[in-house]
Amino acid sequence: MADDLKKGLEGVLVAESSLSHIDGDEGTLIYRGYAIEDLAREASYEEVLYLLWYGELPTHDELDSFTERMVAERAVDEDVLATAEALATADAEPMAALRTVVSQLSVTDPDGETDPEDREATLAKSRRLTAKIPTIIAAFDRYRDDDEPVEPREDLSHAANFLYMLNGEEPDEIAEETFDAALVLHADHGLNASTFSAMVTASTLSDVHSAVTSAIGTLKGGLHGGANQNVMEMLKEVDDSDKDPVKWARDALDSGRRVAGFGHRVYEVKDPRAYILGEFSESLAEEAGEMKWYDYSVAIEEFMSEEKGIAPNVDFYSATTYYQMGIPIDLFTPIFALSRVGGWTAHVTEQYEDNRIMRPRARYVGDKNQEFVPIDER
Ligand SMILES: CC(=O)SCCNC(=O)CCNC(=O)[C@H](O)C(C)(C)COP(=O)(O)OP(=O)(O)OC[C@H]1O[C@@H](n2cnc3c(N)ncnc32)[C@H](O)[C@@H]1OP(=O)(O)O
Ligand SMILES: O=C([O-])CC(=O)C(=O)O
Repeated sequence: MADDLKKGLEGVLVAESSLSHIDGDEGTLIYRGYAIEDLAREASYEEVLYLLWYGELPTHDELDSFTERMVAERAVDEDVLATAEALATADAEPMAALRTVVSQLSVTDPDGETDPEDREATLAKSRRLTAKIPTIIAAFDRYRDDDEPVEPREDLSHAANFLYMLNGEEPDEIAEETFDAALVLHADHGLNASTFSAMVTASTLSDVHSAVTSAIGTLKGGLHGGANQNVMEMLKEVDDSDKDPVKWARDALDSGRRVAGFGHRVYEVKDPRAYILGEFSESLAEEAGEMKWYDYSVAIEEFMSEEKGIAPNVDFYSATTYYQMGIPIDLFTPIFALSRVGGWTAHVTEQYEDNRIMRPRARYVGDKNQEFVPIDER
């Protein structure tokens, strides 16, 4: 067995997938062959879910019946809402709350424990989870503001319904379109850490809810999905300092800090999603007549590119996009999960179809041949 160490599993191939492909040198991303730019501009999040789960873009009729089934799953039970309320009252961190409530959903899933080889049951669970996660996030946020949750509506898109449940009012067209495109952009991304985590869990033939719970826990970290929250907190820190953004970023690097929203394991160039989210961030800034956050971001991007040759990833401009839409900063990562659950469950479905347990090795560098000393003699 080869003994070369691949720290962070860099470059290690562990599966075949038809879901998404990243060309890290060219800076391109496709879902099942379709360019992310086309999908973000032309397709709804619901169409992208269908594409990921069923392999093809839906026709009108297919999309209608798929949407009908998704919409019917939006509501959550009273006991689920009670947990969300208890977690909000306990001031739980939103990703911890989401992870907990998603785990709880397994208890009331109408399919119960299913056979991983039952593709229909896997997809039904995926649909339910994806439909309910927006309801959970919005309810949690409202409870912590001492507001009652807003019930989901059946006549709104996935994107618009979430913003409606969060704010208690329908979003305008720009907000809906921007948010829908952001969901499309975040839906899948090869074997990123959280997707891999879901696949590891599924590879033991554990269930879909367990896989998604693992993935949420993995997405939460600052080196992965948690970076979008860190980006906005960093921009606020820049604003609160008396430094210009470039000086701030230079000092941050000099003190050994990483700049959130930059760098990527696969992309050698700017993440294609960051171009699109950057455009959203700029137009929202222009619409609001307040360019500050966008301007700080551009200044830091230019500095990081010249100084370190490191480009923005998806989290860099999603931060100011969501912030300018009035979304609370600590919901940025739950919103990433709200979209990525589509990709997680698509990869879990693939994993079940061609499964082998994931089990790498560590090179042992500890002691050997220690002589055991009974506790009383230590
Ligand atoms: C949705 C997502 O998950 S996108 C990523 C979100 N995460 C972030 O934005 C956090 C900041 N970025 C990072 O920490 C990293 O770039 C990661 C985690 C994304 C990728 O990590 P890795 O592929 O392991 O790259 P690694 O950590 O080895 O970095 C390579 C070099 O670039 C530097 N570097 C990478 N990212 C950054 C950054 N954001 N700020 C400053 N320097 C950085 C590292 O210091 C390292 O330099 P060195 O070789 O001189 O030590
Ligand atoms: O692919 C990765 O490692 C991280 C990422 O950009 C994503 O999950 O969207």
